[in-house]
Amino acid sequence: MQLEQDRRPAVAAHSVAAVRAAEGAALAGLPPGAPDALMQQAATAVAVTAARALREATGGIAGRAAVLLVGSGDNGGDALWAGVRLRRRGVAVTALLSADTAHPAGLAAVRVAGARVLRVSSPPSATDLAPLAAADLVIDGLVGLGGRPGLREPATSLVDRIPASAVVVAVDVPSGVDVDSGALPGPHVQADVTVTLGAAKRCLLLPPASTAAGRVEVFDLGFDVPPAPLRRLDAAGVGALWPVPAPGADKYRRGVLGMVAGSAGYPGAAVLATSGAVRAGVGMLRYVGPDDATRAVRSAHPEVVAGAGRVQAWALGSGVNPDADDDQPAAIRSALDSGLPCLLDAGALEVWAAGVHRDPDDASDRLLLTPHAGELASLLGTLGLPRERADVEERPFEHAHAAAELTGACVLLKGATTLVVTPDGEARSQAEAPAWLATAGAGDVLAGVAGALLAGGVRPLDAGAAAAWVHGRAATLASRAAGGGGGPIAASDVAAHVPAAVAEALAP
Ligand SMILES: NC(=O)C1=CN([C@@H]2O[C@H](COP(=O)(O)OP(=O)(O)OC[C@H]3O[C@@H](n4cnc5c(N)ncnc54)[C@H](O)[C@@H]3O)[C@@H](O)[C@H]2O)[C@@H](O)CC1
Ligand SMILES: [K+]
Repeated sequence: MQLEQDRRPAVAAHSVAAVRAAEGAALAGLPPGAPDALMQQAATAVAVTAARALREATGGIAGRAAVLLVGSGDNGGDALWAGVRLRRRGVAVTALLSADTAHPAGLAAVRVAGARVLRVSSPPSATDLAPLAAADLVIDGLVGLGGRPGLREPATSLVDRIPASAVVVAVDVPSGVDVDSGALPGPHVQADVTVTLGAAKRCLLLPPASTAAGRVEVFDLGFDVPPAPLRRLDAAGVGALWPVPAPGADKYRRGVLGMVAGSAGYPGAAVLATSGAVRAGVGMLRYVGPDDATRAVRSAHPEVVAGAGRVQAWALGSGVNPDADDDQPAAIRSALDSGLPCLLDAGALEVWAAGVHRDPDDASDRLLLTPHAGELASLLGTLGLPRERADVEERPFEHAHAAAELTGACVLLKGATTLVVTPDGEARSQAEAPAWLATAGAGDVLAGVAGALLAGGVRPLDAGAAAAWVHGRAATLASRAAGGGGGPIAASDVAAHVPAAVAEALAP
């Protein structure tokens, strides 16, 4: 079943090693016996969330059926102790033990609390699987931080038999994911809610594993984790980065963006990219493109100035065909030669990769590359790392990071979750967009918004992440307004809602 996805909180996501170190430090500072206290807190958090999810899904708690999927480690211990709490609230609890051993104290306690306990054979028998068919709630405590990616029998069969109608709460991480890389190399749990303990883990922000987590709730255990390089911006984070004009600002000081976009074949891309920049509040926009596209841009946006001139940054390549017989590739090369901050989208990625402009030292903190998965695969091929689109989709962070390291540039990889990654591994993961945003021209609008931020003096990593947030939020607002709510959207609707999304980010 699917719980309503609300706006997720700002999250920093940590590596297993960082969480283990923080956990070790916390445990060292506690009196003997206190490690159990940490597990008790964790179990309370899981039980509270599970009870709330159960009520949301079924309208009640007492008398409902819960199944605990229990592995051999402490993740299973958390699930067992959560089961003890659910028993106290009148839930019928069955614990399915997937390994020969299970957390001894948790197992004893759940038995005393009146739960049914079954040690599952491998592969599971019909009797082992039967409780799942009747489950209103499944708590996934198969593996957590200590899990190797991918599940094996009997866990695979157990997970396969979770009914679609049950609400699934994962303890710490959905079992089976690769916790640090965010890959999904095999069978895994698909959760509605993940209660993550002490600090969020990288897989909760990195696709494709992040899509297995459902809604993420971070439960504080007082761990002292160092700042994480991987984060998700929330509205306040975007607002803090957004260049708001000071009183008395003029259009030049606010930032002038130059844009080389569109072609005879794709004049609409020029209109959408300029719309993104204009609606994001750029001080002034200079547009460079063929006559037809220029006419289309000026009729949509009379405020756009045609032709090159003094600018603070460039947005290059949306709707540009590098093989067309027009002046766009030359205009892109000349913009790159300026040494100014440049966003490279679509056709500009090819022009740049094929040219003499690939100097990692020159790229650092100046270039923002905005490929989708297919374009990133081709770019990596040009850089001597042949990859297919599917490779990028399986491990998007790893490939975006490889491209950033090879080029020295900041890479924004477009997708249902947008990743923005720098060569040193600083990264943002933004997932605000409804699926309706996967529509032609949406990327052109994003290029315009991010370009406006570069012109406003925002560094590529922040510009990419803030633009992705605003873009996704604008799409949500556009869809809410469409067809009486939740309807399909066009890219131009997204651009039209950019001011409302920016206003939300800036709201105190
Ligand atoms: N120590 C602490 O301070 C806390 C730990 N907590 C919980 O403890 C968890 C970590 O516990 P553990 O270190 O015991 O690790 P896990 O509970 O992840 O279990 C590791 C065990 O599972 C087995 N295993 C690994 N991969 C497997 C796979 N793919 N399929 C089947 N079995 C597999 C291994 O043999 C190992 O014995 C956290 O994720 C969290 O849920 C929480 O209780 C909070 C406090
Ligand atoms: K789990």
